[in-house]
Amino acid sequence: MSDVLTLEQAAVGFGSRTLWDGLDLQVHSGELIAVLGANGSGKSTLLKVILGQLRLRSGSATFLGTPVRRGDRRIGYVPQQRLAEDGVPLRGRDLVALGVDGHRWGVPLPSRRRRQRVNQLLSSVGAEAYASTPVSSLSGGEQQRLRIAQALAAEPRLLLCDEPLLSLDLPHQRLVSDLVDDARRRLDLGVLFVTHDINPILDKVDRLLYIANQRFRIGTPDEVLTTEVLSDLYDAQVEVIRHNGRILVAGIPEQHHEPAGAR
Ligand SMILES: Nc1ncnc2c1ncn2[C@@H]1O[C@H](COP(=O)(O)OP(=O)(O)OP(=O)(O)O)[C@@H](O)[C@H]1O
Repeated sequence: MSDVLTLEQAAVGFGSRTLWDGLDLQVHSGELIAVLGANGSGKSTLLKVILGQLRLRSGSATFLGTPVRRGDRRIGYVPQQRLAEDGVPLRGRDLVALGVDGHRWGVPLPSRRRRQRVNQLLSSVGAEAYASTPVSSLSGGEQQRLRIAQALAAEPRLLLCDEPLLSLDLPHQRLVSDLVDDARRRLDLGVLFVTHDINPILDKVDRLLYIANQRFRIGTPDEVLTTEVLSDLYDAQVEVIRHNGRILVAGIPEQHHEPAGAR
């Protein structure tokens, strides 16, 4: 297994506030790592660092042997927010085509090859049926599928997903996580998957990074999602309960807003 991404002694913060420090993380090709933690613990910030949008305070972030940089098409990104507001005149296939074109704005006419590639991507996420529908009228799950197709368009080596399951119902959560899982197996992709709830992807996760209180733990779900580890991270009595193949976390302190591990 080769490393696609390496963070060494990485620290990040804003002003006098440190979000995390001393982070050592290797992401291997074909590996899916879930990123969990309280609101505001720095999960999205980690993705911004890897996307070259934010500088580390110290340490290094290396992608395929060179320092991370902005606009690297070998890193696919599925952002957190919903895709489009009403009135955005974009169809599903246009969105995927943007991923295919990348920075090559102003391509004169859609070539046959380009159209084939867009169709192939749409079909890989099962989105053919609404390829010509305005994106703004699609459901969250449908938009998320298109986002994944767009992120895979440049055949990335690393895929960053920022809460792709947010506000999706259970069947769509499963569908979207299956798509990501399928893509990483097919393309031998490394994946960082930010989520508040580990359960929809529990059977797919190789390791997880859990961030809380400016500290973190990395390991398999069995190693990290334990009463001992989370109580230590949160500096409070936190209970991890396993029931019917699901993981529930109780007792996360108030100031962390939401159950940060799994519900
Ligand atoms: N440019 C910025 N300047 C100052 N503070 C920032 C900036 N960007 C993010 N922050 C703060 O850093 C913290 C971490 O933000 P981040 O978005 O990484 O959290 P998160 O773990 O992804 O949270 P959530 O689960 O709520 O999405 C937050 O408190 C946020 O307000």
